[in-house]
Amino acid sequence: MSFTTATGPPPGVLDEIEALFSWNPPRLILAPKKELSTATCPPSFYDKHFSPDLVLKRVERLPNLVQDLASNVDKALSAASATLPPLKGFITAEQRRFDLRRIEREVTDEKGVANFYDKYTAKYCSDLASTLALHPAASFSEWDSLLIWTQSVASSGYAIMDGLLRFIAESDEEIEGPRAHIEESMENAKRRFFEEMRKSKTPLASYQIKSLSAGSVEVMIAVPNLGKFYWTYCDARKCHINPKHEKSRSKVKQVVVGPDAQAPPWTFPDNSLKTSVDPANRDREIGMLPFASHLGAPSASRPQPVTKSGPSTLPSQPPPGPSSSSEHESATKEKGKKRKRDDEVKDDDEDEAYKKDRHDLSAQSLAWAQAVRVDATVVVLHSGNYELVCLRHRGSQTLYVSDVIEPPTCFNPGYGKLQVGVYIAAIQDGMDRWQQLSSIIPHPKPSDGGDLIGGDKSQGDQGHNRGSGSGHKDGHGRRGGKGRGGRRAGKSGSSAGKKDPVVDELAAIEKTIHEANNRDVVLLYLQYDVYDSLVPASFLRSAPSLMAPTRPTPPTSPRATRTYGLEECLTVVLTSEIGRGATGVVHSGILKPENSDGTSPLDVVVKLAFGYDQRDALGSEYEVYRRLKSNGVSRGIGTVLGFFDDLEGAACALVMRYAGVPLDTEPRPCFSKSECTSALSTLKSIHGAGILQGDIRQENILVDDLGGVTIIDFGHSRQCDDQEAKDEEYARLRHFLRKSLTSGDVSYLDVALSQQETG
Ligand SMILES: Nc1ncnc2c1ncn2[C@@H]1O[C@H](COP(=O)(O)OP(=O)(O)OP(=O)(O)O)[C@@H](O)[C@H]1O
Repeated sequence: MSFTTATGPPPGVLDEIEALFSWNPPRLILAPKKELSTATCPPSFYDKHFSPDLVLKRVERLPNLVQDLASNVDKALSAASATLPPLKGFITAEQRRFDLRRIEREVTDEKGVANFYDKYTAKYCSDLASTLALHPAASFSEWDSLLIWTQSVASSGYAIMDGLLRFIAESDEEIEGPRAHIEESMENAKRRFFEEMRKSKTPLASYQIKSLSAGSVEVMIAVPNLGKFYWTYCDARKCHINPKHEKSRSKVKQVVVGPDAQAPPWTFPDNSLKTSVDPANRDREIGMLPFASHLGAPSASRPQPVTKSGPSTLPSQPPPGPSSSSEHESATKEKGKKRKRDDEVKDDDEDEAYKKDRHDLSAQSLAWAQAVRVDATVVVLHSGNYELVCLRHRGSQTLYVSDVIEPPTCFNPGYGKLQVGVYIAAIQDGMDRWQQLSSIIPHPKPSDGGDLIGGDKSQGDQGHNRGSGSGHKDGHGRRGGKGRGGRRAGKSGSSAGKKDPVVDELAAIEKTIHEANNRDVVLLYLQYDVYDSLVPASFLRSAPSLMAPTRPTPPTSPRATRTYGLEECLTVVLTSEIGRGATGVVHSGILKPENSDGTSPLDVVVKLAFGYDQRDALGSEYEVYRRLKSNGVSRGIGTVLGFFDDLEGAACALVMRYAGVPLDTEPRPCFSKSECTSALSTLKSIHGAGILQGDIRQENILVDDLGGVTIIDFGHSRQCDDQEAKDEEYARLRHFLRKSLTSGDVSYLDVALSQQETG
């Protein structure tokens, strides 16, 4: 039954909402202690191994943020006011007054501050925010919240997060209970968003809580004015070879940069910061989207500082300089109470780095690291009597920070309204980005990527940054090898001529490889983790094809003006990242020539190079493949399908056929003794072509499903006449191959090799 009347919300509801809007918590008092702690957390081991794509580069004031959040609440309220529930379940002003009598205002540390926020602010504000943002039509129901503010934070072992806002976990009771009715009242898209986010427990906003002493007004005022931010990287002497550090770096590698909201409930100073694609312009932008933006690379444009001050906040002041910043410095010093977040923090090398660091307060306080890890946009820095609301802008790696808010005294908006605004905005931002990630590519559709394109995105990575998680890959992001791309057919013993599906598949693969070598445009889509390309990045062949060397390469200038038909295009859908090396980022994916009968999807690997050095190195690697090809070496080395340049000039790509997993994969891949001798003769023929591979390691020896061995990675190769160096390289390869053979096979190999040498 609905309590809603045609003329407006049930009696008293709007008055109670107004009262909550102007609610302010009492001022907290610092409990007298022998020694006041101004300590704050140093950058954690994890933070110091961030890749340059993830680190914070700027901190900017955003004085209009508080007002934007408040007017967003007004909008949500006016849209929902006709269907609001009756007062039942609403925490009224009367109840809050009652609570006030029992409130303990004296707090000792940040735990006390966090408890206070949880017990009062979060409890009072979440029902209203949840109703306005998610289920405004649940008019038959009582007031309830699908949001929870919790201090139970999964990623505390890395970046320190003291609290987070997320959706409430599913419970058995709710199946028939009032929450089920609430869910039924939700719009479809909101319900799907809610269900996916609650399943993954993805945080909507993250909180950094400071004690009253560490988060004093001087410290808080300094934060929005930090400006250019110098991230603290690990400077331990042996970082690059220390396995502990490597472990941390590999964790960071798994974090990927998602999209920013396209229509956020706040205004940034410069709209050009938006890196997302406007769906209305999608067709126009096909083929012209800078590839870097797919990967969340920083936008070239920089935000303009805004100087206007909000009415209910403290004015900001210039940041204290390094030597005069007594508050900042004292807060950054570790005074005995060093927080050991995980075993790694004990590393001696780090202590030195902590002492040198000047930004540890801000790096931690601004909670950029935790926002990066959990993919939150809204980050709240709260120290009881002061607060900063911060927004993470991924595209420009900027943190926008409100002016300092004083919870006990702020007005227009009052603290209640501001917090409702923060929660609503966090939900809207989450929804916007979720929609971007789950949107289906309308045109042109990537060719048959099978379930990789249309798969259930809700099953994505739930550990950290939200992702679509589609594709078949093992724990290393490598493709599982079950027949796709002709590995099953490739080594089949079936006789030609018969109508045999295996032979058909083999023929289709040969045709795909042939077509791939004769097409000039790669339409590259990203379909993994948080990536779900709306439009492809276009790459143009920029060096002669290996298998069709006499075909002219497309003109280099003016590249973008030439129109290419689909019959000239290859679609490549990247489905996982395999690894990063000196020459670039290696992805696995699926290639399909557009408009082509008789071809089949082919498993490929795409090595993407970004900076000048990487691109140069990748170009040289391709030249080595060309030289090998022209010397008749093609068996046993990577099958290269082409070298392409991004139209925007931001990246280049080496596209190769997928060749299996490295030799050092556990369990060790199996291959036969004859594959072993053939790999060794491949290396001999490489040497015969005057080239030293230069980097024979287990990682560069790949074994496919059927035991085929392929040598890859000619990024370190060079022309070489030095027979000793070649012999040494040959011995290395033989050593690694022998390690994978049984003892019987090893003796066979030795005999076979000595026969080869003598014969
Ligand atoms: N054709 C391929 N098929 C399957 N996996 C591949 C292929 N090419 C590369 N890889 C995977 O990508 C990893 C890195 O590739 P590669 O060694 O060519 O990159 P790199 O940038 O030169 O690395 P490094 O700097 O370590 O030499 C390989 O160890 C392998 O796991």
